Amino acid sequence: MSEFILSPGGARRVDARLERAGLLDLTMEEAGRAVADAVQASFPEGPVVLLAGGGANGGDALVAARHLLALGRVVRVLAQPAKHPLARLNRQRLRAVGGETQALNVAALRRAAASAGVLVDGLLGTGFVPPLRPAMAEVIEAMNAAHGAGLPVLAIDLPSGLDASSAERAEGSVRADETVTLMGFKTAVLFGEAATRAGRVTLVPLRVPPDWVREEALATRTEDAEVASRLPVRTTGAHKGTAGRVWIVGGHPGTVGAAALAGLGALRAGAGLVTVHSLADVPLVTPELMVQRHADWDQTLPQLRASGLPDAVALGMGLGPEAVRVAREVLAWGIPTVLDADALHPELAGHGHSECLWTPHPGEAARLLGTGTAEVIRDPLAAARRLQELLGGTVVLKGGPSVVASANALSVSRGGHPGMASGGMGDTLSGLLAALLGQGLSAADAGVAGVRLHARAGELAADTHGYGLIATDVSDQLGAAWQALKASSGPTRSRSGPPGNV
Ligand SMILES: NC(=O)C1=CN([C@@H]2O[C@H](COP(=O)(O)OP(=O)(O)OC[C@H]3O[C@@H](n4cnc5c(N)ncnc54)[C@H](OP(=O)(O)O)[C@@H]3O)[C@@H](O)[C@H]2O)[C@@H](O)CC1
Ligand SMILES: Nc1ncnc2c1ncn2[C@@H]1O[C@H](COP(=O)(O)OP(=O)(O)O)[C@@H](O)[C@H]1O
Repeated sequence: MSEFILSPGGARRVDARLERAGLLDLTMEEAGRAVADAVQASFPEGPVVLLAGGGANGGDALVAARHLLALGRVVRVLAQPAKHPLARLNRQRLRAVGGETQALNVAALRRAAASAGVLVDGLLGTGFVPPLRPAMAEVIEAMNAAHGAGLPVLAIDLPSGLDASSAERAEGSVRADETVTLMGFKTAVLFGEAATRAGRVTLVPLRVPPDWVREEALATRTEDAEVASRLPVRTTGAHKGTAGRVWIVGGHPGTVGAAALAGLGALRAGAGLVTVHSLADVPLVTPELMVQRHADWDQTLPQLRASGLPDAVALGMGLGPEAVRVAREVLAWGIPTVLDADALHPELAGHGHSECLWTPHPGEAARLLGTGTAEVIRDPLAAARRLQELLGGTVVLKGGPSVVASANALSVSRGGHPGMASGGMGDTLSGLLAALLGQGLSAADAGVAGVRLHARAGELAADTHGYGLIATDVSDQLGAAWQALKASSGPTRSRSGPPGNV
């Protein structure tokens, strides 16, 4: 089953449907119980101080308080006046089992925090409309001071003060060690600086009709078992000619390593025959890689075409100033093509085809869209969708996590590791994507499967190398990552946080 990413508006519409069906109360009960279980599992010691806002996020906290009492925990609830009917109802229910609520203010919070084992943030969820009002900002400042002094914080749905739909860090938002996000991930807990406020993120999907959530989802996160089902399968009679012939077109004096890394990535992702075509002297990183140095592209490209085209090509990695001209020509060949680095240029919009895979990082995405990098980073889902509309085919907007946009689907990758923030990682990805195209995958499937394969290999390599990870370590782990994905069955973990990614 896939996991979903919801916008605040989408979450509200699912809420409204649940309410019409008379189910919202049961859903809040499930959410609050899951929060209580998470508190019990992660922070089993000391009194639990729950901060409840007036909306449904506060309602979740009040339900959690009741369950924590039932688990035998000492519970203190500091609450704002309940506005949401289910917040009022759950306040009564808490009282009915002996739970007390106190008015929320900074002084009460400081007193409660002094003897607490954990703070639970149920102040603001998807209903938060920035900017923070001053009274709430003071409460959050006091929470963050307690957190800074060593008190752990668990946030319900998302840390209060984050705009659910933005990856931008909101100064003045809650700093959490753990976030229990409900029904679907929110952009803020997955991406960018905002996600650093969320700590380890656990998704509680909630038992609601999956179609209701799917219909509202901005994007999906594919399970490893589904990714594995998209990977190519060979017959015993496979030979190098059937396992995909891949060309890497790249390298320029000073950036020749990029093409070599892509070649290695393609080999390690199973391509049968890989040739690097370059105007520069590309280092022979492994003898299995074929390297052809050419004098100029004008004569070479027609000759290459006449010699018989490969199954797939990756171009642009370190290719230099001639990249756009070369890319135009190669795109006219009409074969599955990965376009990376120097080949990611707005002039190429309209020259692609359905089996193109474009792989910009946020800086390249901004150049393609004619916007700023900050805008891309703020909303990677929207940026990936716009890029796909501009370029066609499939777009991989790289990052931790990456977003894959094709004509009919938007998906967010899982996993990866911050150690992957090192030069050459994207070149490895380009080669591996070309290898998957060369083995017959569509650009859309290669995007989803390749990005996960790359991330999984990064996780495995990080076990040994941590932040010292380099691109060749990732190539070396592609085989093991492939095996691990193939071996995966059933749902994968949704827990996340340092040192790896969600
Ligand atoms: N289907 C689902 O996804 C499910 C969702 N569920 C839960 O519902 C949550 C959404 O609940 P929601 O819609 O009631 O809004 P919520 O986040 O509590 O915020 C409203 C409160 O915030 C306040 N407030 C707003 N802006 C403010 C500001 N700038 N500065 C200060 N205050 C501000 C606003 O104050 P008011 O404007 O009313 O004075 C009001 O009190 C969601 O995150 C999840 O936890 C679960 O129960 C299970 C099913
Ligand atoms: N923090 C991170 N978590 C997960 N993956 C990451 C992280 N940082 C970088 N990556 C991955 O590493 C690759 C970097 O690509 P890119 O910036 O194009 O590198 P280069 O141009 O040096 O080859 C992308 O696939 C990206 O998803």
